[in-house]
Amino acid sequence: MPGGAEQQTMRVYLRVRPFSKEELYDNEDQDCVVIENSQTVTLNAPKGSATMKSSEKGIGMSLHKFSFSKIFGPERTQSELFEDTVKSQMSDFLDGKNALIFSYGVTNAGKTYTIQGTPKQPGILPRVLDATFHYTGGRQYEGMDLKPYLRNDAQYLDPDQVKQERSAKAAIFASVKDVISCLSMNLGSIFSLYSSPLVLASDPTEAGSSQFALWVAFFEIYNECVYDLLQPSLCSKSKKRAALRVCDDGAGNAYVKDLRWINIQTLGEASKLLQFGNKNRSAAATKMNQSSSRSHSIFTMKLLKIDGSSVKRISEFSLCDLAGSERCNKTKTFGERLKEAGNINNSLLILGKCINALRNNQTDRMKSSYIPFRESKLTKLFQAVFCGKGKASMIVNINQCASTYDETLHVMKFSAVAKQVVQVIPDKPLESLAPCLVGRDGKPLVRNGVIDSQALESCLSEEELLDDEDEADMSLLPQNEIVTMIETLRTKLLTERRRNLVQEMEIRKEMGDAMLQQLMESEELRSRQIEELKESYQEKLENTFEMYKDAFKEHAYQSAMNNLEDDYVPLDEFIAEQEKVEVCPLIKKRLMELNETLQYVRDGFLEKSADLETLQRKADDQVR
Ligand SMILES: Nc1ncnc2c1ncn2[C@@H]1O[C@H](COP(=O)(O)OP(=O)(O)OP(=O)(O)O)[C@@H](O)[C@H]1O
Repeated sequence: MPGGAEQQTMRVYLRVRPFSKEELYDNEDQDCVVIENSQTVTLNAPKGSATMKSSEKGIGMSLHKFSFSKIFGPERTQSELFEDTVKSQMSDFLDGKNALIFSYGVTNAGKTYTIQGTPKQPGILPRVLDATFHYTGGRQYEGMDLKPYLRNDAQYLDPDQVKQERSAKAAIFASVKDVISCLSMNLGSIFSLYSSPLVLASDPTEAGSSQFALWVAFFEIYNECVYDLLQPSLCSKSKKRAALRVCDDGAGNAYVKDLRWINIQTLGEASKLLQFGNKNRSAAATKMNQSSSRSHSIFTMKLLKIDGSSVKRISEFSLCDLAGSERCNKTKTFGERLKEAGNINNSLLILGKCINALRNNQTDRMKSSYIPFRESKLTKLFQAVFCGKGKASMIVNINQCASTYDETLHVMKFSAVAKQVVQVIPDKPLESLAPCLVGRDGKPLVRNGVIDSQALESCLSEEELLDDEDEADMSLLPQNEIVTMIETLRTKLLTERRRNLVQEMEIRKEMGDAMLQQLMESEELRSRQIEELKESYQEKLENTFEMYKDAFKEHAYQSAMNNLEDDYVPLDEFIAEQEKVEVCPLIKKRLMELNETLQYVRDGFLEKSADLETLQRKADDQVR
């Protein structure tokens, strides 16, 4: 661990939302979610769920236990959630560190309620804004001429640019009023009911004479495309909204190019921006026949600490309301919906893969597996935070409904992995992690954390940008340098490809020869072994045959000798026996005669007995 670095596992909180009346009416309450204590929850599979069916077949269990950093049951309020989850990240943000919170769960689980809340029950986002204004109160930088630039930098705006900023902001606010009046919605300010000020770890007096500027951006990622939710043109029905590029600032930090950053100075302004962004989001969703919950929405705040006219530090706080995490088979998967479901699942899958890889790399330091941050816009944008440039925490939202049990279990399993990720936050000030940009003359474009506008002038215009998606922002380099660079890279690529091809062929040939040699050697060895075996069996067979032959001979001789002894008769006995055999026919004849006589006598006796019995019966009849 580098000296002074802070290490902690990622905080993962669980929020269980209450049942709605309809859900209770539909018998959704089947005790599927049982909160054991403030950190443990048990999930019991209801009858008919896929989990229960599998467990009945002996695959898996019907009961699962999960632990979280903290569990918030249905009765816990928005303010309790904020106090126990976000406050520490909130003070980090005010102290110049980065923070990320994302809400995860299936559709209708309470993600938006947690992040944004309702006018009566403001969520985390309005509370973070409220706390920020409470902290910066009276020390707001009014100039609006210092604006966030790239991922970690700021730039000076000239008076014309400041004018443009002001009119863009005014246009947004004007259209919010219109939206509200045209929809006759009495939204009011979501902050008006939230009056209790926050007590923070950071001491506002510590900031001394510094001033603060808060800039916010609101965008969504839908079907792997980034859309600005603060673009006024979105309200127009005819215009197709433009997708923004995710670029690299040259120091490995991803940022959304051309994203609108609006400077806000009051809670009321923040409220209007949020309303405007939400309106844009649902308008775009309606136009595309999509539900807004099919996109990830991200609200980012950048706090610039300004001393005099230079930016001392910039911190970032992002709140990400992820799209519903349900899997393909549950969504209506045809055409656009299939693409949509695939993209949502893909970015959530990549998020899961990143979290898994981070966890694996941390548990087994010998093994350093690839973390696929760059495979989705979402993970690309938050890679820096996951890699230590800030703290990330996750709020898992679930409902308790029996009908969505299997999806809820899936969400819980995902969060169990996230909980094991260790974040190492370096003690180094964030400024030192910022990219060092240089102009055409080789001089740095950023001085004291602020972009030098004169040096910037000498750089290329927007038209000269390369249009490749997701590449480094080439506008930061002069054109001739880009052309030379491309040529050099092309030549290098060709040479490299040829070299690789030759190398591959050589390796293939070498491997083929080695395999053939090995095959031939093993074939030869095998035939030799077979030959040896044959010989040894032949010998054994012959020996055994000889052994049996000897034994058989011995046995035959012994038997002959025994028979000879048993059958021996002296000569005079033999002659006497011969004579006996000769008188034998006479005796046989005599015996047959005797037998015939005996049969005759027996028949006569049986006849007489029958007569006697008849006479006896007659005599008996006469007596009666
Ligand atoms: N903790 C809570 N207390 C009271 N009501 C809640 C709570 N959480 C959510 N709800 C209500 O439940 C419903 C669904 O919540 P929400 O819209 O926030 O879900 P979601 O997960 O954001 O859904 P989607 O992914 O579709 O946007 C809303 O009517 C919301 O007001």
